[in-house]
Amino acid sequence: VKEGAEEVDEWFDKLPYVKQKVTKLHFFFHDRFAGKHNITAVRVAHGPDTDKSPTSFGLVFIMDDPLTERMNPTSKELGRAQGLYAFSGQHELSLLMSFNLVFTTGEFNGSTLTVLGRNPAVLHREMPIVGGSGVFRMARGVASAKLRSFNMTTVFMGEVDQAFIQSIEHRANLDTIEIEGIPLIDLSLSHTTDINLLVSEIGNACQNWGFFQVINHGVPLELLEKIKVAAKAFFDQPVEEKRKVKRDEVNAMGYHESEHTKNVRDWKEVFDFLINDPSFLPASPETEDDEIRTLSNQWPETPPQFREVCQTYAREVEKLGYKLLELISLSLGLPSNRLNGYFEDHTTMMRLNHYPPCPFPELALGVGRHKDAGALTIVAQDDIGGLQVRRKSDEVWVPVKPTPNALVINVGDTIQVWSNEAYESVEHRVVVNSERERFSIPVFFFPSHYVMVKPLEELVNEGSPPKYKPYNFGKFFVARNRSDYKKLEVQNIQISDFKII
Ligand SMILES: O=C(O)CCC(=O)C(=O)O
Ligand SMILES: [Fe+2]
Repeated sequence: VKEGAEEVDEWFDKLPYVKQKVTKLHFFFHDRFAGKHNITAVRVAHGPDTDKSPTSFGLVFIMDDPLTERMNPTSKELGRAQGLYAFSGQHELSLLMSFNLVFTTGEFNGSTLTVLGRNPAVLHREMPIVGGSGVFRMARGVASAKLRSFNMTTVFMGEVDQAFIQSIEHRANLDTIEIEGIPLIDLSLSHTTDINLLVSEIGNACQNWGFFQVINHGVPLELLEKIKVAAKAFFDQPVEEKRKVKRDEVNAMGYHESEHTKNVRDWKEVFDFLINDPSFLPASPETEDDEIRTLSNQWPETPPQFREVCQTYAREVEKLGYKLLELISLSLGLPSNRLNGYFEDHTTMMRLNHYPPCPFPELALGVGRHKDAGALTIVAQDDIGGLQVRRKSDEVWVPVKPTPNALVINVGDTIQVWSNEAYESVEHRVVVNSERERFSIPVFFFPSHYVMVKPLEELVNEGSPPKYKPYNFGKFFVARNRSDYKKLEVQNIQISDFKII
């Protein structure tokens, strides 16, 4: 067709004498809206409550998506789909699509078709073609779209799939709630004469919450800053670099990007290492198998200071761990060093967690609900927030408010058993958001693998009999970890399996 104002007039003059023509076009449309590279659609606007809406109501994307000849995204490009889509359903997933198909090759080069319609994001969608330009002047028609593959290849998370989707009852409520949070305890009190005051604060926090935050904890604040910088620098590297220290079922230490909690994949990537390198664990959970496996760390070559900062930080947190174990022992009415012996060959592990922004924070979790299997966990977190604790009194999910310079402490399963349930290991999880990445650094205090965990003798008597059968820590731990790597069909082992009813 000839372009230009007069040419268009001429074209109109001839219009009564030409026949309508049917053209069928077929191509593949690639919309990449998540990931770090090759993004073709960007989030440009959202409403005040979009993140809380299960249908992302109010969200707007602008796209410039390639149209290709074949399904393979690297096959010949025929044109682009340029325009926007807006999440316009309050009660169901429904997109308003408004875009131009801009053809860039062959006989249609330079011509466009305009699509304006509703996309209910089901398998088959039908949208009106409301006009066109060039060879498609006065076009009318129907765009039939069919979903062929939903593989958002996000460079940092691998493939996004159903594995991330939580069942409805476990999805996050992203409303910001102002409720009484976990206690904040000032550990500088341990230097005063009245240590009993501190001991009772710790005891109350363990009993009522299973979670608390501490300030003046003795871990140097500049080290806390350094470890956060090191974590970011490590995760900021290309995935190929991180995979050089990838963990596997034989060596469980190193980088990992597809951990599962309760058989749903977590929206996170992690780096794990042992404070005692090497450490020892049973080779298998089978009771008759007494083979012991050596676990050792894998350190990346970059970032340069990474290893040193990690190890220095871990040693400082280890000191705090012993201090807390002593305060907890005292709070149970036991000698301060009562628990220390269980940690002679401890298998304590430190983890760097990175939670990238998640395009569907209402469906996925950074870490699914779980209880920590060890004795004690000490977590450093940044200022983003996301950790939530299931409050014992009413089972409401309570956010752990990021507090400057504080560390988050929680009691794990092992202390629940030692204390014969005076202190319970509380369920917690991490919610993600679509805007900002989050980092957290837990240190999990695990006893020596050969420790038989059971209620402490001093805490049981005729009136309060032991609530758990003894179990071997290493065997329990190895059995629990099996589900980290893959989706199991059954619920994994829990301390409740050792409960005496
Ligand atoms: O990221 C956090 O704040 C806590 C993570 C956690 O609970 C865990 O890794 O066990
Ligand atoms: Fe945890």
